[in-house]
Amino acid sequence: MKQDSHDLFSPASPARSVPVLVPMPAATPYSYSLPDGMVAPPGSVVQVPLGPRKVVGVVWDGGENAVDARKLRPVEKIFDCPPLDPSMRRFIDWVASYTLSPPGLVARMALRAPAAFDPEPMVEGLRFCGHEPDKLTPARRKVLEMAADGLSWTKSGLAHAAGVSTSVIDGMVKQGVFEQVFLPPPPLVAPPDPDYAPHRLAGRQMDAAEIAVDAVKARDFSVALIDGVTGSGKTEVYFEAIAECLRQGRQALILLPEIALTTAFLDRFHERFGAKPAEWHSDLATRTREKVWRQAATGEIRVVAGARSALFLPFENLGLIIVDEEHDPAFKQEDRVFYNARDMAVVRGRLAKVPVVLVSATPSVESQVNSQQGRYTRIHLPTRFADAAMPDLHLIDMRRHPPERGGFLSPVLLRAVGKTIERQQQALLFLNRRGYAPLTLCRVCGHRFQCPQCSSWLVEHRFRGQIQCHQCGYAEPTPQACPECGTLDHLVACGPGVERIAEEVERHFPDARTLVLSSDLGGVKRLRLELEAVARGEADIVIGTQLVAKGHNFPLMTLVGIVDADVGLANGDPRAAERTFQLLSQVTGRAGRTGLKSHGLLQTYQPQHPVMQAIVSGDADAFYEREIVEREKAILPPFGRLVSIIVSADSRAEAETHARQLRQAAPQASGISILGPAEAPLAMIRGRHRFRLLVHGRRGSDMQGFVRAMLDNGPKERRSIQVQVDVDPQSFL
Ligand SMILES: Nc1ncnc2c1ncn2[C@@H]1O[C@H](COP(=O)(O)OP(=O)(O)OP(=O)(O)O)[C@@H](O)[C@H]1O
Ligand SMILES: [Zn+2]
Repeated sequence: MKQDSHDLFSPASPARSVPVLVPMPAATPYSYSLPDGMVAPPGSVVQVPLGPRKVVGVVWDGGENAVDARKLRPVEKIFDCPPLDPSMRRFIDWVASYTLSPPGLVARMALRAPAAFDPEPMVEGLRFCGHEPDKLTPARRKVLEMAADGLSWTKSGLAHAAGVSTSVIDGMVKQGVFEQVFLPPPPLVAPPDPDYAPHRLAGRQMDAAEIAVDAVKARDFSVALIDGVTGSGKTEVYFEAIAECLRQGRQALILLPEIALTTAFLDRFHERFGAKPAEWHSDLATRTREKVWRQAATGEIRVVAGARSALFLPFENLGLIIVDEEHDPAFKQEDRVFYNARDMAVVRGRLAKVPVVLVSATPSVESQVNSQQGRYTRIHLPTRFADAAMPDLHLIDMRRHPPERGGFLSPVLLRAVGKTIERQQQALLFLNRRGYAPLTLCRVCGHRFQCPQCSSWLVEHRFRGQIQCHQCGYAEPTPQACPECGTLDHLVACGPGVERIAEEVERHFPDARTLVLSSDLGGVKRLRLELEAVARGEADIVIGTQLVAKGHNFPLMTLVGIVDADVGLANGDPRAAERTFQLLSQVTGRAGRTGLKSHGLLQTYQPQHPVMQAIVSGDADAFYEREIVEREKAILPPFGRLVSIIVSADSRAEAETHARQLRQAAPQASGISILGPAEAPLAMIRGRHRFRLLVHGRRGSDMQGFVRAMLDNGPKERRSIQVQVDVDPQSFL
């Protein structure tokens, strides 16, 4: 039978069956029978029984009537919502097969809006029925003037338009002036207008925008990489591509890391297009999420700005995907389905035949190579808008300019902070460590506080009076005495976190307004307000973790100090140099965006390190070149491929045995080898012991086939064993 046939209904035929993908870790769809008269083409969102529960699933392709329907439980209901289109279904299959995840779990990501499948209820409205009220007060007259055209209004909408209170309208309703009608619910956001307030693009920006706009005009799959320094106007350029997409009447998706914190981005979009985009992230209220899902599916929402999971929204008519800050590690999901939204965005674009635009001031090595090899079109913006200078960057050699005892800030950095605030400008001190101190130990016996369930130290959070595990969230009040030797008041904090830096700053600058920005010090609402306050200049010295690095515009910020530029270099991650380079470039890129002269100072014990040299010389190209050569030599991504397999269990022995047996089950394949099993660097998380296998292959190797065979031939996952497969891993812990 043809796959997309709508001709399933035929009363004479015997009972029919359909495959339904249910939101479960099952390898294939389950079969259900279709009650007489029910029509459920592939893509239909349905309710089916599953054990004792009712679940939402999607009718899948192929295999209609493949199973004797008489033995099957029936589909209970078809929801009145647009079906998932064929390209979305192929996308789900593709992601499942690439990430080696059950398709049902991928489908679940596309269906994560429980009540969105039924249409939104109609809202009550009023329509003038030609019947004038007895007494025509001035207020009533204003209402009649508005309503005389016979159109339908909501009560509050009419009151607002007529400039009267709703009680005036209530009175008129009682006299039978209006008849009751039902209206479709209003859209969540107004439609953006592509020509609302376009900016005049400058020189290079114009050429760049033309390439991006042409890609949209082609109405076909392509990938472009906008590679431009911080503040060069990359956002302005892709706004033009979005405008073109809107003119075509199609929908655009913008993926952003940390969208929840980027209100400034939403405002900027609003100024350009006269309306906000719909937001999509995990901090949305359930009702709002459901509306976004539904209105993306019906096409009412034209632009979604969202976190990585927005990639699984069922757009009605997608015309463009933007991935801003494409290098950002936050695009990688490391939970259940391990996927990189940047890479999967390219896949979705290919399947849906729409252009994809990747954007970054510090593109990933993967995307750099793809653009060098001509697979992606490179759109280059080498200078800041309006000739604003890039910050002047210098290293502080901490061996020559050490901080005073017990401190972490070099006198050189402190002097620069002092001068900055004297000029009434802002300084940002960046340290990617939450809390007060990353390690606490007993000065008498040397006891170190470790999480009882993880192999990680407990981090002191002085503000909350707790020591916390950053792996599992375990927390206890900061103890007074050492649990090992019992000595009182001899615990020492080792190393700095942002809270400790704030303490040091307050000691040196007691009159300055100091603000700590860290994700553990408040929810999204509070952080949004604080970021806005910083942008308005309401803080002199900001001490922040990486959440300040991303995309914010702080007009008065002219000094960025990196407290510990070496942090990220020491962790055995093949991307350590790249990551450090990206993060430090992003953070220092916060300085001087409005043309004020600005500085970046990086505290380091390794001033000769290639990453440090690349940053101060401003020669990003040389850095990438070198990094690409090294990757190629070591056959690391994108020149080789990696799959990480983590085997965890309640006991160390169980985990290790299972991992060894898995390795023995591996097929022979030329060009693919396995490292390990070895205890993972984080040997225990939440009481589970972890062993890691790393599968390494040359580019073009069938990694998925290899790993699938290994898992199929390997031991069953019994008892507490869990096997986690991470294709293209970002984390090596
Ligand atoms: N053509 C233009 N007309 C008016 N303002 C512009 C123009 N181009 C850029 N700007 C302004 O310059 C600033 C930097 O631009 P934008 O944020 O687009 O750069 P970006 O490259 O996306 O920066 P980042 O990588 O740091 O996020 C913004 O305040 C923006 O409004
Ligand atoms: Zn823990």
